Amino acid sequence: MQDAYYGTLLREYHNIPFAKGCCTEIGTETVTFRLTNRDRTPDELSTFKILGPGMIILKNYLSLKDQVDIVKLCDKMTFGLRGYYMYKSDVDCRRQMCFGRNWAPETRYKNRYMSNGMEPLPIPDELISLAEAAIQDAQIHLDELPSMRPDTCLANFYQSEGRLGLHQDDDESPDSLERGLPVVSISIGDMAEFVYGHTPDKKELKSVMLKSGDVLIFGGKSRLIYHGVTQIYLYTSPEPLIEDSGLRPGRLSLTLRQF
Ligand SMILES: O=C(O)CCC(=O)C(=O)O
Ligand SMILES: [Fe+2]
Repeated sequence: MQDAYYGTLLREYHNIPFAKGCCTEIGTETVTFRLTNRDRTPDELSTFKILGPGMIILKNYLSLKDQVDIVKLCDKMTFGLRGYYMYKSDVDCRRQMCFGRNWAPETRYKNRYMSNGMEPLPIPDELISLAEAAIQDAQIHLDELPSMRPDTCLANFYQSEGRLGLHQDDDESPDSLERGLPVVSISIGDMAEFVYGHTPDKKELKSVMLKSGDVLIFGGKSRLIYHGVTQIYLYTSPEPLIEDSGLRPGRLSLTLRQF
């Protein structure tokens, strides 16, 4: 059993440290939200940029309402032993929470949380449909991008010093990796620099800024790209997001995959 620290992302609790092994029960109330990205007003139109074969960024894909709803939805899951946690050994200042399957650096995919043996909650349906809709929209521009239905979602919360070292996402099943089933990464909150490349050679890495509401997808020939998060730009969250969601300073990313 390893110590883990649990806590909420909401600012009203900012002064309350993430508690060690806090065991408040998860509320039964659920937050439901309807995706609004289909009926945007013209000035909120999403744009896209192809970053490589099977790799695309959908800029401003999520409406403000969707971003607020996702923060609240995730935070509902926070008051309990399945909430955001940080291993004592974590030097990257990240907190994480999983839906569907648990993934941790020490255990890779496991059905249960290593710290307390609990099973992760299922991925909320809204997040599954959001990932599927984003892939469908990306496929209009990238014909080599396969479809996927996520069964695992890793939520990472990066604080000011939050980082994620260069790595490949290669713990999914051989079938999923061989088929190049895409990873869908949703960014909410402060802006981040995301680096990526087809080799781990630091000189060859490219970088892209991930802003609140952006969705990054990498599948097909880019499924095994090396990638990482080098910097969080604190206090760059859209002001209305902070006001409406109460998100504390930092960046929430949700990464959805099919095992
Ligand atoms: O935070 C991100 O955008 C990347 C997350 C990531 O690479 C991962 O969870 O494997
Ligand atoms: Fe990754």
